[in-house]
Amino acid sequence: MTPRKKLEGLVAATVTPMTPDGQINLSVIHQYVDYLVREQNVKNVFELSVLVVSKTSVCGPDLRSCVVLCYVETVNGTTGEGLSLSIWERKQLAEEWMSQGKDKLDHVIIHVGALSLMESQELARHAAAIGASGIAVIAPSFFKPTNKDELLGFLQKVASEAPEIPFYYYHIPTLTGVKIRVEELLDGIREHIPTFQGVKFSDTDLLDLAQCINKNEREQFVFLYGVDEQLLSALAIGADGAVGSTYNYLGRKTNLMLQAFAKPDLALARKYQFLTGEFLSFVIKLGFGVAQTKAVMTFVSGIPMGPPRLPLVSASEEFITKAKAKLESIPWPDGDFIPMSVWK
Ligand SMILES: CC(=O)N[C@H](C=O)[C@@H](O)[C@H](O)[C@H](O)CO
Ligand SMILES: CC(=O)C(=O)O
Repeated sequence: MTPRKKLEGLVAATVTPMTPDGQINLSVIHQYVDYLVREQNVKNVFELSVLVVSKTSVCGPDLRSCVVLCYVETVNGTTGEGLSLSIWERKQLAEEWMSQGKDKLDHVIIHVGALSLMESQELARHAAAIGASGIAVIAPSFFKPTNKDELLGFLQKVASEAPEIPFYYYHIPTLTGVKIRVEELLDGIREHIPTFQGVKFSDTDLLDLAQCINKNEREQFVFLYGVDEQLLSALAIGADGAVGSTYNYLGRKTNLMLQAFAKPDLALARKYQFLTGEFLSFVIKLGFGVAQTKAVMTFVSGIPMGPPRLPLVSASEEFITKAKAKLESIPWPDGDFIPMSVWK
């Protein structure tokens, strides 16, 4: 990785490319990296860039380091079907993202959460050994932690296996069923997890997020929001950036929203949010999840992302036709449509 910059801006939650018969397909990851960097164009767009607004208080004298937005990936997360992959597959994917992203991506965060603590620890050691810029962990979700101390106990045992790299808690209560408030979890967390760096916050409870930001200013934690359709609201209360599935193909447009927000031109920022929301609310009505994200990313990028793994099943042809027509019809304020399949 290039020298570490503070993690902020947009993070694409990567899908895991698969072959038609359902094996992980490492061979297209180099194209995927290039597509994200070149076509979603984050580095270029963001030389001038954003989110200074939320971070001026922690930028210190070196404001410049805060105005460069980086492009980063989370590998093996929700969108990457991480929990549906074997440990061996997760390691292969992490290694391929690291080697293809070297010199091109600023951060690669590896999600290492698992139901088995030992597997999670093994993945954490592996991520550290291959030079990941950080690890993220979701709450275990079959046997669930029922209170802060149980959750913290699990996270601490994973984080301590990678003591040299930043640790992020990945809060996604709708999928894990673990609803422990992040505000509560963060209270005193550095005493248990010295590498604790921030939260990927994938929930609509903006009161919880706001209190996290409000109470942790001194700690300089990073808060990345994960409900793409309402990112602007999270930015307004001080989120540093976002991690999400849609930044795979709406990265460029969402960056324009971030720029508008930073300017600030809230009317313009809202236009972008309303339009990404229009697309998402359209596809959500049709049924939208990781399988559909893989299909959208395939028709937008031209890179075959393949089917999802059971229990998920491929998006229908009807979904693909309708989603493509919708995406093509959106009147973005910058006048450009989303280029489809420009990348081969
Ligand atoms: C549940 C889920 O997968 N959430 C993703 C990240 O956390 C989001 O990026 C969503 O895919 C996105 O907001 C669309 O609803
Ligand atoms: C959304 C997200 O953070 C993930 O797929 O990992």
